[in-house]
Amino acid sequence: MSDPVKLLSVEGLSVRAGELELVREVSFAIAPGERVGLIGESGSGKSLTALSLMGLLPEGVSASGTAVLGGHRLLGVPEKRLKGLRGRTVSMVFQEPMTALNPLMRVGAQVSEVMTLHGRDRAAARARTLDLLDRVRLPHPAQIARAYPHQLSGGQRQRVMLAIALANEPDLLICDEPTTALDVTVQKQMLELIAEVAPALLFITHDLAVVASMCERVLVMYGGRVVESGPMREVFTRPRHRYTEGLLDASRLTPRGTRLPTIKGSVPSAGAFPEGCVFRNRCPHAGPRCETEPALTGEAHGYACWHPGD
Ligand SMILES: Nc1ncnc2c1ncn2[C@@H]1O[C@H](COP(=O)(O)OP(=O)(O)OP(=O)(O)O)[C@@H](O)[C@H]1O
Repeated sequence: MSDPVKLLSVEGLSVRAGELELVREVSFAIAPGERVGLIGESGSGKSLTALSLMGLLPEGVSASGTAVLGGHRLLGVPEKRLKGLRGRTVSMVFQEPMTALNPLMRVGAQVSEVMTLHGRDRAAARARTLDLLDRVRLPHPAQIARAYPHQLSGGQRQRVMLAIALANEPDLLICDEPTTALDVTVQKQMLELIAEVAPALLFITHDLAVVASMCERVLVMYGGRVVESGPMREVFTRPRHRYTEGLLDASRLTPRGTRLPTIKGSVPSAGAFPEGCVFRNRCPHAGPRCETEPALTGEAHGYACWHPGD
């Protein structure tokens, strides 16, 4: 029986390539609807952790431990069973959409295909494709559906990937640096969209400001292990591990109490924002009721401020 308060439960996940242990005894859980950030420097094991859950580890790399998502075991199960779960129970959006999309197939057909593969009939899949393209805010969905991937911009392609990931209504969305290849404005729109549509989220990134703006909880990986985890605000304001402290020092996040930079061109509107909250104009809660507490702010993403009761 799965624990009703845990959507995903990972225990003792280790990943090996031969003798080499790349991910060591990683344990964490995600509750339904929860957004969890997975951060850590390059090579710390974030992607391998995610790929283990998808059953997509590269050749010669294997995972052990347990991972249960909505009552379904994800590790050590036959590929055929995993195929049934992938997309339907858990979906992933990768950094580079061009490698994930088929360059020779129209976008609409690629979105439809993931649904017909999971048993939906063609006509229903085609109709839902247009709804999905609309849901990820692609303009003129019918036109986009007829396009080939190279005819779309990077941001549009990543939205198509998100539509594909959502097509079979998964319980959990995993994103691995989904906006790294996009320019800053497009990045911000994409992040807002992901936060809005993800049923529950495991979000991998190097960017602490992104985690601060999107996630309720954070896991910090270092050398293949989770060295620290907890509510995002707690980890970012009172890090317990030296590595997390280092990450915070090196990041664009500014600890509470220090002088905050102001952004040129910002249009602060709500007087209720406290002094120094540089993102008041962009905060999703902006308005007279906002009681933003700028414990940390992230320069690029605009709304890394906390609201009592959030
Ligand atoms: N197929 C493989 N065979 C052997 N080692 C691998 C393989 N894939 C990844 N690794 C190693 O495993 C470690 C963890 O890799 P992983 O891709 O999970 O890191 P990451 O934290 O996601 O890094 P990045 O942020 O750069 O994507 C790295 O040292 C990497 O070199």
